[in-house]
Amino acid sequence: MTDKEKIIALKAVVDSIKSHCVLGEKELMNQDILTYQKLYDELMTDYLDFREVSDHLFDGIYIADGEGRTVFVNEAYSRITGIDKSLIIGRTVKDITEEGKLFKGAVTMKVIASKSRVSSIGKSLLTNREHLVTGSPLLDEHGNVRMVVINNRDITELRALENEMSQLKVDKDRVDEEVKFLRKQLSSEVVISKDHEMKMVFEVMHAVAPTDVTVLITGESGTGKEIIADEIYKNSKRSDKPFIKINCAAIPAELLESELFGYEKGAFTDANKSGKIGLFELAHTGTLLLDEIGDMSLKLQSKLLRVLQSMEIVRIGGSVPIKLDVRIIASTNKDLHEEMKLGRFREDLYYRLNVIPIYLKPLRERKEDIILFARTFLERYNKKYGKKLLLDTSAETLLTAYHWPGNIREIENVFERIVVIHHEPIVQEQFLSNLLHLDMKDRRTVSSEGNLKNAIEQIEKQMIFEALERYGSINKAAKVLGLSQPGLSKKCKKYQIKCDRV
Ligand SMILES: Nc1ncnc2c1ncn2[C@@H]1O[C@H](COP(=O)(O)OP(=O)(O)OP(=O)(O)O)[C@@H](O)[C@H]1O
Repeated sequence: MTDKEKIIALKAVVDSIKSHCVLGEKELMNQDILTYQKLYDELMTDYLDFREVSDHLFDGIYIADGEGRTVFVNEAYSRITGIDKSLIIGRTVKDITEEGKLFKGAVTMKVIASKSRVSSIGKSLLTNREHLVTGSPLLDEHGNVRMVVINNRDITELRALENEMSQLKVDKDRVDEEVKFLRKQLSSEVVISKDHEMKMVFEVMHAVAPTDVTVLITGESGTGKEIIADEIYKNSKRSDKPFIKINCAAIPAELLESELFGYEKGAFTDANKSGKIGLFELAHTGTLLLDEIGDMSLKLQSKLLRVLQSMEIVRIGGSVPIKLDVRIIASTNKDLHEEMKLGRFREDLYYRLNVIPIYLKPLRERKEDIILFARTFLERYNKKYGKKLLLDTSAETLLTAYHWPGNIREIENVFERIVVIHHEPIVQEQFLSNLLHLDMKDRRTVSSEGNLKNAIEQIEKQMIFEALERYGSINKAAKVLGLSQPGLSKKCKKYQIKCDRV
Protein backbone atom coordinates (compact mmCIF):
# COMPACT_ATOMS: atom_id res chain seq x y z
CA MET A 1 0.00 0.00 0.00
CA THR A 2 1.34 3.47 -0.90
CA ASP A 3 1.37 6.31 1.63
CA LYS A 4 -1.48 7.93 -0.26
CA GLU A 5 -3.57 4.71 -0.05
CA LYS A 6 -2.74 4.44 3.65
CA ILE A 7 -4.00 8.01 4.26
CA ILE A 8 -7.24 7.26 2.37
CA ALA A 9 -7.63 4.04 4.41
CA LEU A 10 -6.95 6.02 7.61
CA LYS A 11 -9.72 8.52 6.76
CA ALA A 12 -12.13 5.63 6.03
CA VAL A 13 -11.26 4.01 9.41
CA VAL A 14 -11.98 7.30 11.22
CA ASP A 15 -15.41 7.48 9.48
CA SER A 16 -16.07 3.86 10.43
CA ILE A 17 -15.13 4.51 14.10
CA LYS A 18 -17.54 7.46 14.11
CA SER A 19 -20.48 5.39 12.75
CA HIS A 20 -19.74 2.41 15.10
CA CYS A 21 -19.62 4.90 17.97
CA VAL A 22 -23.05 6.31 17.02
CA LEU A 23 -24.52 2.79 16.75
CA GLY A 24 -22.79 1.69 19.99
CA GLU A 25 -21.01 -1.17 18.24
CA LYS A 26 -18.16 -1.33 20.72
CA GLU A 27 -16.45 -4.44 19.43
CA LEU A 28 -16.36 -3.25 15.83
CA MET A 29 -15.15 0.14 17.05
CA ASN A 30 -12.26 -1.53 18.94
CA GLN A 31 -11.26 -3.42 15.76
CA ASP A 32 -11.25 -0.09 13.83
CA ILE A 33 -9.08 1.55 16.49
CA LEU A 34 -6.52 -1.26 16.12
CA THR A 35 -6.47 -0.81 12.31
CA TYR A 36 -6.12 2.98 12.81
CA GLN A 37 -3.18 2.45 15.21
CA LYS A 38 -1.43 0.15 12.72
CA LEU A 39 -1.87 2.52 9.76
CA TYR A 40 -0.78 5.51 11.86
CA ASP A 41 2.39 3.69 13.06
CA GLU A 42 3.29 2.73 9.50
CA LEU A 43 2.78 6.29 8.21
CA MET A 44 4.76 7.75 11.10
CA THR A 45 7.65 5.33 10.47
CA ASP A 46 7.66 6.30 6.78
CA TYR A 47 7.72 9.99 7.70
CA LEU A 48 10.57 9.59 10.17
CA ASP A 49 12.53 7.52 7.64
CA PHE A 50 12.00 10.25 5.04
CA ARG A 51 13.30 12.92 7.47
CA GLU A 52 16.34 10.87 8.35
CA VAL A 53 17.15 10.13 4.71
CA SER A 54 16.64 13.75 3.65
CA ASP A 55 18.90 14.96 6.46
CA HIS A 56 21.60 12.65 5.16
CA LEU A 57 21.44 14.03 1.62
CA PHE A 58 24.41 16.13 0.50
CA ASP A 59 22.14 18.47 -1.48
CA GLY A 60 19.77 20.88 0.25
CA ILE A 61 16.02 20.10 -0.05
CA TYR A 62 13.43 22.84 0.22
CA ILE A 63 9.69 22.14 -0.07
CA ALA A 64 6.95 24.76 -0.32
CA ASP A 65 3.18 24.41 -0.67
CA GLY A 66 1.12 25.64 -3.64
CA GLU A 67 1.18 29.19 -2.27
CA GLY A 68 4.91 29.22 -1.87
CA ARG A 69 4.86 28.74 1.90
CA THR A 70 7.85 26.83 3.26
CA VAL A 71 6.81 23.46 4.64
CA PHE A 72 10.09 21.57 4.87
CA VAL A 73 13.86 22.03 4.68
CA ASN A 74 16.53 19.41 5.37
CA GLU A 75 19.76 19.88 7.31
CA ALA A 76 21.91 20.28 4.20
CA TYR A 77 19.73 23.22 3.16
CA SER A 78 20.51 25.02 6.43
CA ARG A 79 24.21 24.11 6.12
CA ILE A 80 24.50 25.42 2.56
CA THR A 81 22.39 28.55 2.96
CA GLY A 82 23.13 29.30 6.60
CA ILE A 83 19.33 29.81 7.02
CA ASP A 84 17.87 28.24 10.16
CA LYS A 85 14.61 26.41 9.45
CA SER A 86 12.84 28.41 12.22
CA LEU A 87 13.36 31.57 10.12
CA ILE A 88 11.47 30.27 7.08
CA ILE A 89 9.08 27.44 7.97
CA GLY A 90 5.52 28.67 7.50
CA ARG A 91 6.67 31.84 5.69
CA THR A 92 6.19 32.49 1.98
CA VAL A 93 9.20 32.67 -0.29
CA LYS A 94 7.88 36.00 -1.54
CA ASP A 95 8.17 37.53 1.96
CA ILE A 96 11.56 36.00 2.55
CA THR A 97 13.08 37.15 -0.79
CA GLU A 98 11.51 40.60 -0.51
CA GLU A 99 13.47 41.10 2.71
CA GLY A 100 16.51 40.49 0.53
CA LYS A 101 18.71 39.38 3.40
CA LEU A 102 18.74 35.63 3.03
CA PHE A 103 18.76 34.46 -0.52
CA LYS A 104 19.12 35.56 -4.14
CA GLY A 105 17.91 33.57 -7.14
CA ALA A 106 14.93 31.74 -5.57
CA VAL A 107 12.78 29.85 -8.08
CA THR A 108 9.69 28.79 -6.05
CA MET A 109 7.33 31.50 -7.37
CA LYS A 110 8.55 30.94 -10.94
CA VAL A 111 7.80 27.20 -10.62
CA ILE A 112 4.31 27.97 -9.30
CA ALA A 113 3.70 30.44 -12.12
CA SER A 114 5.04 28.24 -14.89
CA LYS A 115 4.00 24.88 -13.42
CA SER A 116 7.26 23.51 -14.80
CA ARG A 117 10.84 22.83 -13.76
CA VAL A 118 12.99 25.96 -13.28
CA SER A 119 16.75 26.18 -12.64
CA SER A 120 18.95 29.08 -11.62
CA ILE A 121 22.19 29.92 -9.86
CA GLY A 122 21.28 31.05 -6.36
CA LYS A 123 23.39 32.71 -3.75
CA SER A 124 23.00 32.56 -0.01
CA LEU A 125 23.71 36.01 1.42
CA LEU A 126 24.57 34.55 4.83
CA THR A 127 27.24 32.03 3.72
CA ASN A 128 28.16 33.68 0.41
CA ARG A 129 27.97 30.23 -1.22
CA GLU A 130 26.66 29.66 -4.70
CA HIS A 131 24.23 26.87 -5.50
CA LEU A 132 22.56 25.36 -8.47
CA VAL A 133 18.84 25.62 -7.64
CA THR A 134 16.39 23.31 -9.42
CA GLY A 135 12.68 23.50 -8.55
CA SER A 136 10.03 21.04 -9.75
CA PRO A 137 6.26 21.31 -9.29
CA LEU A 138 4.03 18.52 -7.88
CA LEU A 139 0.55 18.90 -9.39
CA ASP A 140 -2.82 17.77 -7.97
CA GLU A 141 -5.47 15.94 -9.95
CA HIS A 142 -6.74 19.29 -11.32
CA GLY A 143 -3.34 20.32 -12.55
CA ASN A 144 -2.77 22.90 -9.82
CA VAL A 145 0.59 23.17 -8.06
CA ARG A 146 0.28 21.32 -4.81
CA MET A 147 3.92 21.51 -3.79
CA VAL A 148 7.26 22.78 -5.05
CA VAL A 149 10.33 20.62 -4.40
CA ILE A 150 13.65 22.38 -4.72
CA ASN A 151 17.09 20.86 -4.86
CA ASN A 152 20.03 23.10 -3.85
CA ARG A 153 23.45 21.88 -4.98
CA ASP A 154 26.42 23.69 -3.49
CA ILE A 155 28.70 24.66 -6.40
CA THR A 156 31.18 26.85 -4.53
CA GLU A 157 33.90 24.17 -4.70
CA LEU A 158 33.01 23.42 -8.31
CA ARG A 159 33.43 27.13 -9.11
CA ALA A 160 36.82 27.16 -7.32
CA LEU A 161 37.87 24.13 -9.39
CA GLU A 162 36.64 25.86 -12.54
CA ASN A 163 38.76 28.93 -11.72
CA GLU A 164 41.74 26.75 -10.95
CA MET A 165 41.28 24.96 -14.28
CA SER A 166 41.07 28.16 -16.28
CA GLN A 167 44.21 29.42 -14.50
CA LEU A 168 45.93 26.13 -15.37
CA LYS A 169 44.86 26.58 -18.98
CA VAL A 170 46.39 30.07 -19.03
CA ASP A 171 49.61 28.64 -17.52
CA LYS A 172 49.64 25.78 -20.06
CA ASP A 173 49.20 28.18 -23.00
CA ARG A 174 52.09 30.26 -21.68
CA VAL A 175 54.33 27.20 -21.29
CA ASP A 176 53.36 25.99 -24.81
CA GLU A 177 54.39 29.37 -26.22
CA GLU A 178 57.66 29.26 -24.29
CA VAL A 179 58.41 25.74 -25.60
CA LYS A 180 57.69 26.89 -29.18
CA PHE A 181 59.99 29.86 -28.69
CA LEU A 182 62.78 27.70 -27.25
CA ARG A 183 62.45 25.22 -30.12
CA LYS A 184 62.83 28.06 -32.61
CA GLN A 185 65.94 29.28 -30.79
CA LEU A 186 67.45 25.82 -31.13
CA SER A 187 67.11 26.05 -34.90
CA SER A 188 69.10 29.24 -35.46
CA GLU A 189 72.53 27.72 -36.27
CA VAL A 190 73.30 26.46 -39.77
CA VAL A 191 75.58 23.51 -40.46
CA ILE A 192 78.37 24.44 -42.84
CA SER A 193 81.39 22.81 -44.48
CA LYS A 194 83.45 22.96 -47.66
CA ASP A 195 85.02 19.60 -47.04
CA HIS A 196 84.05 16.94 -49.57
CA GLU A 197 83.57 14.16 -46.99
CA MET A 198 81.59 16.43 -44.72
CA LYS A 199 79.30 17.31 -47.61
CA MET A 200 78.64 13.59 -48.02
CA VAL A 201 77.86 13.43 -44.30
CA PHE A 202 75.35 16.24 -44.76
CA GLU A 203 73.74 14.31 -47.61
CA VAL A 204 73.29 11.28 -45.37
CA MET A 205 71.99 13.54 -42.62
CA HIS A 206 69.35 15.07 -44.89
CA ALA A 207 68.37 11.66 -46.25
CA VAL A 208 67.80 10.11 -42.82
CA ALA A 209 66.29 13.15 -41.10
CA PRO A 210 62.67 12.61 -42.27
CA THR A 211 62.74 8.91 -41.38
CA ASP A 212 62.52 7.54 -37.85
CA VAL A 213 65.76 5.58 -38.18
CA THR A 214 68.25 5.53 -35.28
CA VAL A 215 71.44 7.52 -35.87
CA LEU A 216 74.80 7.21 -34.11
CA ILE A 217 76.99 10.32 -34.43
CA THR A 218 80.66 9.96 -33.52
CA GLY A 219 83.59 12.34 -33.57
CA GLU A 220 85.98 14.16 -31.26
CA SER A 221 84.76 16.83 -28.90
CA GLY A 222 83.60 20.00 -30.67
CA THR A 223 83.34 18.50 -34.15
CA GLY A 224 79.65 19.36 -34.44
CA LYS A 225 77.82 16.24 -33.19
CA GLU A 226 75.14 18.22 -31.40
CA ILE A 227 74.56 20.64 -34.27
CA ILE A 228 74.11 17.65 -36.60
CA ALA A 229 71.60 16.11 -34.17
CA ASP A 230 69.76 19.46 -34.12
CA GLU A 231 69.71 19.50 -37.91
CA ILE A 232 68.25 15.97 -38.06
CA TYR A 233 65.56 16.99 -35.58
CA LYS A 234 64.74 20.21 -37.46
CA ASN A 235 64.29 18.30 -40.72
CA SER A 236 62.34 15.41 -39.24
CA LYS A 237 58.60 14.79 -39.13
CA ARG A 238 58.88 15.31 -35.39
CA SER A 239 60.20 18.89 -35.54
CA ASP A 240 57.18 20.26 -33.70
CA LYS A 241 57.38 17.57 -31.03
CA PRO A 242 59.70 17.37 -27.98
CA PHE A 243 63.46 17.18 -28.49
CA ILE A 244 65.04 15.95 -25.28
CA LYS A 245 68.82 15.96 -24.94
CA ILE A 246 70.43 13.89 -22.23
CA ASN A 247 74.11 14.23 -21.48
CA CYS A 248 74.78 10.74 -20.13
CA ALA A 249 78.21 11.83 -18.83
CA ALA A 250 76.90 14.86 -16.93
CA ILE A 251 74.28 13.03 -14.82
CA PRO A 252 75.70 10.96 -11.93
CA ALA A 253 75.37 7.23 -12.74
CA GLU A 254 73.14 6.58 -9.73
CA LEU A 255 70.67 9.28 -10.85
CA LEU A 256 70.71 8.52 -14.55
CA GLU A 257 68.25 5.63 -14.34
CA SER A 258 65.60 7.67 -12.53
CA GLU A 259 66.23 10.62 -14.86
CA LEU A 260 65.73 8.39 -17.89
CA PHE A 261 62.86 6.22 -16.77
CA GLY A 262 61.21 8.26 -13.99
CA TYR A 263 59.86 6.80 -10.78
CA GLU A 264 56.58 6.17 -9.01
CA LYS A 265 55.71 7.92 -5.76
CA GLY A 266 57.50 6.49 -2.75
CA ALA A 267 59.90 4.51 -4.99
CA PHE A 268 62.84 5.43 -2.76
CA THR A 269 63.60 7.57 0.29
CA ASP A 270 64.59 10.83 -1.41
CA ALA A 271 62.00 10.47 -4.15
CA ASN A 272 59.64 13.30 -4.94
CA LYS A 273 56.31 12.56 -3.19
CA SER A 274 54.23 12.58 -6.35
CA GLY A 275 56.71 10.55 -8.43
CA LYS A 276 58.54 11.88 -11.48
CA ILE A 277 58.18 11.54 -15.20
CA GLY A 278 61.39 10.34 -16.89
CA LEU A 279 63.10 11.93 -19.91
CA PHE A 280 62.10 8.99 -22.11
CA GLU A 281 58.45 9.67 -21.34
CA LEU A 282 59.00 13.38 -21.84
CA ALA A 283 60.34 12.67 -25.32
CA HIS A 284 57.23 10.60 -26.23
CA THR A 285 56.17 11.34 -29.86
CA GLY A 286 59.43 13.28 -30.30
CA THR A 287 63.18 12.74 -30.43
CA LEU A 288 65.69 11.76 -27.76
CA LEU A 289 69.39 12.60 -28.04
CA LEU A 290 71.53 10.32 -25.90
CA ASP A 291 74.67 12.45 -25.83
CA GLU A 292 77.97 10.96 -24.56
CA ILE A 293 76.43 7.48 -24.75
CA GLY A 294 79.94 6.01 -24.45
CA ASP A 295 80.04 7.14 -20.82
CA MET A 296 76.97 5.16 -19.73
CA SER A 297 77.52 2.41 -17.15
CA LEU A 298 77.26 -1.21 -18.33
CA LYS A 299 74.33 -1.84 -15.99
CA LEU A 300 72.34 1.00 -17.47
CA GLN A 301 73.37 0.01 -20.99
CA SER A 302 71.49 -3.30 -20.54
CA LYS A 303 68.39 -1.50 -19.30
CA LEU A 304 68.60 0.95 -22.18
CA LEU A 305 68.93 -1.92 -24.65
CA ARG A 306 65.78 -3.53 -23.25
CA VAL A 307 63.88 -0.26 -23.59
CA LEU A 308 65.11 0.26 -27.15
CA GLN A 309 64.08 -3.29 -28.09
CA SER A 310 60.58 -3.09 -26.62
CA MET A 311 60.05 0.67 -26.82
CA GLU A 312 58.45 0.41 -23.40
CA ILE A 313 59.57 1.70 -20.04
CA VAL A 314 58.57 0.80 -16.51
CA ARG A 315 59.09 3.59 -14.00
CA ILE A 316 61.30 2.75 -11.01
CA GLY A 317 59.04 1.32 -8.29
CA GLY A 318 56.28 0.77 -10.83
CA SER A 319 54.99 -2.29 -12.61
CA VAL A 320 52.93 -0.94 -15.50
CA PRO A 321 54.82 -0.78 -18.80
CA ILE A 322 54.41 2.51 -20.67
CA LYS A 323 54.52 2.32 -24.46
CA LEU A 324 56.73 4.88 -26.15
CA ASP A 325 57.10 6.40 -29.58
CA VAL A 326 60.55 8.00 -29.59
CA ARG A 327 63.17 8.57 -32.29
CA ILE A 328 66.66 7.89 -30.96
CA ILE A 329 69.83 9.75 -31.84
CA ALA A 330 72.99 8.84 -29.93
CA SER A 331 76.36 10.56 -29.96
CA THR A 332 79.76 10.09 -28.41
CA ASN A 333 83.33 11.30 -28.66
CA LYS A 334 84.58 7.90 -27.50
CA ASP A 335 85.84 5.25 -29.88
CA LEU A 336 83.09 2.69 -29.31
CA HIS A 337 85.06 -0.10 -31.04
CA GLU A 338 87.84 0.42 -28.51
CA GLU A 339 85.28 0.61 -25.67
CA MET A 340 83.76 -2.72 -26.82
CA LYS A 341 87.21 -4.30 -26.96
CA LEU A 342 87.83 -3.16 -23.39
CA GLY A 343 84.44 -4.59 -22.35
CA ARG A 344 83.09 -1.16 -21.44
CA PHE A 345 80.41 -0.95 -24.13
CA ARG A 346 77.87 -3.64 -24.99
CA GLU A 347 78.16 -4.94 -28.52
CA ASP A 348 74.39 -5.56 -28.84
CA LEU A 349 73.65 -1.97 -27.82
CA TYR A 350 76.22 -0.69 -30.30
CA TYR A 351 74.51 -2.52 -33.16
CA ARG A 352 71.10 -1.36 -32.00
CA LEU A 353 72.29 2.27 -32.12
CA ASN A 354 74.59 2.12 -35.11
CA VAL A 355 71.84 1.80 -37.72
CA ILE A 356 73.02 4.95 -39.52
CA PRO A 357 76.55 5.91 -38.48
CA ILE A 358 77.68 9.50 -38.96
CA TYR A 359 81.36 10.24 -38.34
CA LEU A 360 82.56 13.84 -38.06
CA LYS A 361 86.21 14.57 -38.84
CA PRO A 362 88.20 16.87 -36.55
CA LEU A 363 88.98 20.36 -37.81
CA ARG A 364 92.66 19.50 -38.36
CA GLU A 365 91.52 17.12 -41.13
CA ARG A 366 89.19 19.72 -42.66
CA LYS A 367 91.65 22.47 -43.59
CA GLU A 368 89.20 23.96 -46.10
CA ASP A 369 86.73 24.63 -43.31
CA ILE A 370 89.07 26.84 -41.27
CA ILE A 371 88.51 29.98 -43.35
CA LEU A 372 84.81 29.16 -43.66
CA PHE A 373 84.44 28.93 -39.88
CA ALA A 374 86.65 32.01 -39.33
CA ARG A 375 84.41 34.11 -41.60
CA THR A 376 81.22 32.66 -40.10
CA PHE A 377 82.28 33.30 -36.53
CA LEU A 378 83.63 36.78 -37.39
CA GLU A 379 80.24 37.63 -38.86
CA ARG A 380 78.39 36.10 -35.89
CA TYR A 381 80.35 38.09 -33.32
CA ASN A 382 80.40 41.27 -35.43
CA LYS A 383 76.63 41.08 -35.25
CA LYS A 384 76.61 40.28 -31.54
CA TYR A 385 78.97 43.14 -30.58
CA GLY A 386 77.79 45.62 -33.22
CA LYS A 387 81.12 45.71 -35.12
CA LYS A 388 82.18 45.40 -38.78
CA LEU A 389 85.64 43.80 -38.62
CA LEU A 390 87.19 42.24 -41.72
CA LEU A 391 90.06 39.75 -42.03
CA ASP A 392 93.17 40.71 -44.00
CA THR A 393 94.08 38.06 -46.66
CA SER A 394 97.45 37.40 -45.04
CA ALA A 395 95.64 36.88 -41.72
CA GLU A 396 93.49 34.27 -43.44
CA THR A 397 96.60 32.52 -44.76
CA LEU A 398 98.03 32.48 -41.24
CA LEU A 399 94.81 30.96 -39.94
CA THR A 400 95.05 28.05 -42.37
CA ALA A 401 98.69 27.42 -41.45
CA TYR A 402 97.92 27.45 -37.72
CA HIS A 403 97.50 24.11 -36.06
CA TRP A 404 93.87 23.77 -34.98
CA PRO A 405 93.61 20.53 -33.06
CA GLY A 406 90.03 19.52 -33.76
CA ASN A 407 87.53 21.37 -31.62
CA ILE A 408 85.60 23.99 -33.59
CA ARG A 409 84.84 25.83 -30.35
CA GLU A 410 88.50 26.86 -30.23
CA ILE A 411 88.34 28.84 -33.48
CA GLU A 412 84.99 30.25 -32.38
CA ASN A 413 86.48 31.48 -29.09
CA VAL A 414 89.41 33.10 -30.91
CA PHE A 415 87.02 35.09 -33.09
CA GLU A 416 84.83 36.18 -30.23
CA ARG A 417 87.97 37.44 -28.49
CA ILE A 418 89.17 39.25 -31.65
CA VAL A 419 85.85 41.03 -32.12
CA VAL A 420 85.78 42.09 -28.46
CA ILE A 421 89.36 43.44 -28.23
CA HIS A 422 90.16 44.64 -31.79
CA HIS A 423 89.47 48.29 -32.56
CA GLU A 424 90.74 48.77 -36.14
CA PRO A 425 88.38 47.77 -39.00
CA ILE A 426 90.86 45.26 -40.54
CA VAL A 427 92.33 42.38 -38.54
CA GLN A 428 95.97 42.19 -39.64
CA GLU A 429 98.19 39.12 -39.77
CA GLN A 430 100.46 40.50 -37.00
CA PHE A 431 97.61 40.96 -34.56
CA LEU A 432 96.31 37.48 -35.26
CA SER A 433 99.79 36.01 -35.03
CA ASN A 434 100.34 37.60 -31.59
CA LEU A 435 96.94 36.45 -30.40
CA LEU A 436 97.45 32.88 -31.56
CA HIS A 437 100.95 32.90 -30.09
CA LEU A 438 99.54 33.95 -26.72
CA ASP A 439 96.97 31.26 -27.12
CA MET A 440 99.65 28.71 -27.72
CA LYS A 441 101.60 29.86 -24.66
CA ASP A 442 98.39 29.60 -22.73
CA ARG A 443 98.06 26.01 -23.72
CA ARG A 444 101.59 25.39 -22.30
CA THR A 445 101.59 21.78 -23.29
CA VAL A 446 101.44 20.58 -26.82
CA SER A 447 98.19 18.95 -27.79
CA SER A 448 98.40 15.20 -27.88
CA GLU A 449 95.67 15.05 -30.49
CA GLY A 450 97.81 15.83 -33.57
CA ASN A 451 100.44 13.65 -35.17
CA LEU A 452 104.12 13.84 -34.21
CA LYS A 453 105.08 16.15 -37.08
CA ASN A 454 102.39 18.66 -36.08
CA ALA A 455 103.45 18.49 -32.43
CA ILE A 456 107.10 19.16 -33.32
CA GLU A 457 106.11 22.09 -35.51
CA GLN A 458 103.99 23.46 -32.72
CA ILE A 459 106.90 23.36 -30.26
CA GLU A 460 109.28 24.83 -32.85
CA LYS A 461 106.90 27.71 -33.54
CA GLN A 462 106.41 28.36 -29.85
CA MET A 463 110.16 28.38 -29.12
CA ILE A 464 110.88 30.77 -32.03
CA PHE A 465 108.20 33.17 -30.79
CA GLU A 466 109.53 33.12 -27.26
CA ALA A 467 113.17 33.59 -28.31
CA LEU A 468 112.35 36.52 -30.61
CA GLU A 469 110.28 38.12 -27.93
CA ARG A 470 112.86 37.62 -25.18
CA TYR A 471 116.03 38.63 -27.07
CA GLY A 472 114.51 41.20 -29.44
CA SER A 473 117.03 40.41 -32.22
CA ILE A 474 117.04 37.73 -34.89
CA ASN A 475 120.80 37.22 -34.39
CA LYS A 476 120.57 36.51 -30.67
CA ALA A 477 117.46 34.40 -31.05
CA ALA A 478 119.12 32.29 -33.78
CA LYS A 479 122.15 31.77 -31.56
CA VAL A 480 120.09 30.69 -28.56
CA LEU A 481 118.02 28.37 -30.72
CA GLY A 482 121.16 26.88 -32.30
CA LEU A 483 120.18 28.02 -35.79
CA SER A 484 121.83 30.17 -38.43
CA GLN A 485 120.24 33.54 -39.09
CA PRO A 486 118.98 32.49 -42.59
CA GLY A 487 117.76 29.22 -41.07
CA LEU A 488 115.68 31.11 -38.48
CA SER A 489 114.37 33.53 -41.15
CA LYS A 490 113.26 30.57 -43.24
CA LYS A 491 111.40 29.05 -40.32
CA CYS A 492 109.80 32.42 -39.48
CA LYS A 493 108.50 32.55 -43.01
CA LYS A 494 107.18 29.02 -42.74
CA TYR A 495 105.31 29.78 -39.52
CA GLN A 496 104.18 33.22 -40.65
CA ILE A 497 106.11 34.86 -37.81
CA LYS A 498 107.11 38.47 -38.46
CA CYS A 499 110.87 38.76 -37.71
CA ASP A 500 111.86 41.70 -39.88
CA ARG A 501 111.06 44.13 -37.02
CA VAL A 502 113.60 42.48 -34.68
N1 LIG B 1 79.46 22.11 -39.41
C1 LIG B 1 79.28 23.12 -38.55
N2 LIG B 1 78.72 24.27 -38.97
C2 LIG B 1 78.57 25.30 -38.13
N3 LIG B 1 78.93 25.30 -36.85
C3 LIG B 1 79.48 24.19 -36.36
C4 LIG B 1 79.69 23.03 -37.19
N4 LIG B 1 80.25 22.08 -36.45
C5 LIG B 1 80.39 22.59 -35.22
N5 LIG B 1 79.94 23.86 -35.16
C6 LIG B 1 79.96 24.75 -33.99
O1 LIG B 1 81.00 24.29 -33.13
C7 LIG B 1 80.59 24.25 -31.77
C8 LIG B 1 80.71 22.83 -31.24
O2 LIG B 1 79.75 22.01 -31.89
P1 LIG B 1 78.92 20.89 -31.12
O3 LIG B 1 78.55 21.34 -29.76
O4 LIG B 1 77.84 20.45 -32.02
O5 LIG B 1 80.05 19.79 -31.01
P2 LIG B 1 80.01 18.38 -30.26
O6 LIG B 1 80.76 17.44 -31.13
O7 LIG B 1 78.63 18.03 -29.90
O8 LIG B 1 80.87 18.71 -28.96
P3 LIG B 1 80.96 17.87 -27.58
O9 LIG B 1 81.40 16.48 -27.93
O10 LIG B 1 82.02 18.59 -26.82
O11 LIG B 1 79.63 17.95 -26.98
C9 LIG B 1 79.19 24.79 -31.74
O12 LIG B 1 79.23 26.16 -31.41
C10 LIG B 1 78.69 24.61 -33.15
O13 LIG B 1 77.78 25.59 -33.48
